[in-house]
Amino acid sequence: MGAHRRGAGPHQRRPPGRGDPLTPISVEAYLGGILAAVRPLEPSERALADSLGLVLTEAVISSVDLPGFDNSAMDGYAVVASDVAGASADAPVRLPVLGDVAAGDTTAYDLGAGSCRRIMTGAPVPAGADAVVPVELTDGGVDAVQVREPVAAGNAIRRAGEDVRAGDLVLPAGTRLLPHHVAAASAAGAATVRVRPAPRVAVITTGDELVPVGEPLQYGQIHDSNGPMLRAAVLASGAVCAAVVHVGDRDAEPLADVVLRLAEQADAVVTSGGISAGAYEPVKEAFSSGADVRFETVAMQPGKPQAFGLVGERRVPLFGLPGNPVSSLVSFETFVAPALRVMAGRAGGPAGLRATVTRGWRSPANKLQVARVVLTRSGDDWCVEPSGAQGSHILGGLACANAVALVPPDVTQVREGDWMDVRLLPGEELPA
Ligand SMILES: Nc1nc2c(c(=O)[nH]1)N[C@H]1C(S)=C(S)[C@@H](COP(=O)(O)OP(=O)(O)OC[C@H]3O[C@@H](n4cnc5c(N)ncnc54)[C@H](O)[C@@H]3O)O[C@H]1N2
Ligand code: MOO
Repeated sequence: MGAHRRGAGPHQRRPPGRGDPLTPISVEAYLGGILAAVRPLEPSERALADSLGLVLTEAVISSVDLPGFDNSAMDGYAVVASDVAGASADAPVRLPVLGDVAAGDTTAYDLGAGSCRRIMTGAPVPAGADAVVPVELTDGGVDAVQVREPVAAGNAIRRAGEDVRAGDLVLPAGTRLLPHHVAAASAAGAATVRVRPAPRVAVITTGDELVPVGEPLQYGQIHDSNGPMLRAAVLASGAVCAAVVHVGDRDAEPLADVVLRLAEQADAVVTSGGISAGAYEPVKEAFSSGADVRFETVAMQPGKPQAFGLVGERRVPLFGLPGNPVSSLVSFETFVAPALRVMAGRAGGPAGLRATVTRGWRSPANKLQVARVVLTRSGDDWCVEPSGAQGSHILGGLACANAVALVPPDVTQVREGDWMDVRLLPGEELPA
């Protein structure tokens, strides 16, 4: 990195028991520590319309019957079924039409034998009527109608309460609100729901070589791609991006102060870069001397250096991700996204699948390799091959990938024909 200001001096080795950063920790153990430290966010009442993707902490109970009244399932004529029992094409039954009942008509009509009303789908069935004759079985008359076929009592009537009764459970606590849940909750009269909020995540990039995209580069400089990438990853995970800031060594506000300031507003802070073994490692310099943040070597490739802790008065999780772009994204998906799910009260995780390797690759010993791959469909099977070079800086290859393959630590050579556990990259869809 091109930093110019030194931190507080050489980094001290961490005391035993707080994690020796030189001894790799497994992905499972490191993630386990994070998940044990984070807590679901406090729920609040909010408009159902603004709650897509959020998790209910209270069940939705219907305040109404569904349907709320007997109503017609078809456009046709509300009749007394016995009136049309003898109807046929050769001998249609003629009934006078007393008028229309449209959906939304709030008049409570009565119907006696020997008459009918034209009725529309969703309109309340007049008291006394016990069936609806679809318009297709009639001549469609307005003042009088010829019915050409009989219908059974109850035909094309949706009964009050046949779906849901007032007081029934519509959605249990724990439901993550998706469009179909929103439909049921709306119909049941739930204008507001009690949900856990989406975590608000602040992103901080570090490194004096970084220039915002859109600005010209000088020799030695690169565009800040982790800031936009991590913001996108936050959004793709269903969380809210509270801020994306870059902190350089020449900035007036020291990194630790920026982290603590953002930790007052955000539910999590994610930093990129500055945690490894170099002379200028701003995140390490800001936090390694305290007890709040642990710096670890994780047995994962990419994503070896990691930092995590709870910071500020609100004890907000701080994720120190490595700066290499591929490492940063893989680290986000492996450690940050699961933690955000816990904070949002979500129980599940991304769908994984198994795929056959069509072209092999090498994998480092004793590390979980999160290999970037191209996932394709082959008949009923899934196939993967590497998306290109696997270096942690290879953004072109990352952009060609749509998935990652998880190569276990004991595998050093992935061979054609092997089965691999595969996870789609955030936001990717299964290929056609
Ligand atoms: N002597 C050692 N050197 C390194 C080790 C090691 O164990 N010993 N680990 C390597 C590994 S693995 C990784 S990963 C990186 C992690 O380093 P940092 O997290 O401290 O990240 P930086 O040094 O700040 O940057 C690394 C790399 O990524 C580029 N970068 C940083 N931020 C951004 C950004 N926002 N957008 C795009 N690119 C970014 C930066 O320019 C560097 O090239 O350390 C290795 N070194
Ligand atoms: O861990 Mo680094 O992420 O291998 O590049």
